[in-house]
Amino acid sequence: MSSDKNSGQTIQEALAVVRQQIDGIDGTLLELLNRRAQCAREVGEIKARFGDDGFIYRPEREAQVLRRLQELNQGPLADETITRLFREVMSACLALEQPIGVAFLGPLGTFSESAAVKQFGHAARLLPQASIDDVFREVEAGHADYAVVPVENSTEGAIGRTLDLLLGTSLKICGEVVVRIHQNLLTRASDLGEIKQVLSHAQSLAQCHEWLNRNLPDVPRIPVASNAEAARRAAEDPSIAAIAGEAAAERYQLPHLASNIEDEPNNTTRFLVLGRFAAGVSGQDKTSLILSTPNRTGALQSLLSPLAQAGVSMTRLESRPARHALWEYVFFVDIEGHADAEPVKSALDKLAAEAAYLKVLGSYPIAVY
Ligand SMILES: O=C(O)C(=O)C[C@]1(C(=O)O)C=C[C@@H](O)C=C1
Repeated sequence: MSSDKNSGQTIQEALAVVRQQIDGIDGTLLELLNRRAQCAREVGEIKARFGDDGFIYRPEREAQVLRRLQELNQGPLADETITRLFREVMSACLALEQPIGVAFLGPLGTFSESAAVKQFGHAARLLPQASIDDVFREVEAGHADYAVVPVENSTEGAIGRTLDLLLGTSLKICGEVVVRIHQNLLTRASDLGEIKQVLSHAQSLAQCHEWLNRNLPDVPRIPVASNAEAARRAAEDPSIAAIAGEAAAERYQLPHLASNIEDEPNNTTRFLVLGRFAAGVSGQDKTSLILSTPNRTGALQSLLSPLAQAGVSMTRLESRPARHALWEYVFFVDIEGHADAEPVKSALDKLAAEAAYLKVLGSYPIAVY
């Protein structure tokens, strides 16, 4: 057996020294995690004593915990890794207070599932739904605690159905999740030449159009209901390749024949978290509004002037036809800051006095990556 020239140790002896340290650290981590869980349980008991359901899941507190840890982090673990690990810790702690049910656009294995898990961790109960309408309905009816719905994609733009449903819902936006969309060619075929069909959701086929033109130019592309459905069929038939994300690869145990095949490398989808309760102030927040103005030139610009005067930055403006009147529009506006804190609070009072219609969809912590 080989040994180290300087110390004379074998590899087994050298590993045993460090592994003993790891065992010691794991013991301490275990004790600390359980102490933390005990604190979360006490927090749950305090919330129950005050009898307000709205205090169980606190997105603003979770964002503060994650931001603080990112500031403290000295590495070698990346900030993003710390965020992922501590989200799971908080997810497990929250489950001790009360299990949370999260509705999202199914089936399992889609990017919506990834978004739900990214925000709520693996301790949440996942409730996949058949449509975005059903996702809203489940939470409105009290069958699920929170909804996760896609609202915009960096290459495809706004998700119209979500915007339309926001107009009529009583739910509040209490969080946002941003997911990097990486597409993969998933198949049991061992070579591109064996593939006879490529299946995926139409939007994912479009997102990989150039890659497919270069690598599988003559193979038919078949749109199906979801990427997860494509993966399910690819798992059954090695002549089929699915274009789908990591969640589908894991769910259907499918090998990657090619990874990250999306044409646009910065492809991201933003999801909203909706619930029956508002989120508190986290210190780095956003507020989403719906506005409508009388139909005349310059009306929108003058309506938005209270925001500009108060120094509130607008991060997004999206127009959408108002469905009750031809050629009239409503505007979806995102601004920086929380509706309960200045300067947004006063700016919203002015806006409410001038707008034909104003709905505050909610204030929530800016996504922590
Ligand atoms: O601080 C709270 O209110 C808690 O319930 C604790 C805790 C945590 O684990 O840190 C858990 C769940 C909440 O969503 C926020 C934070």
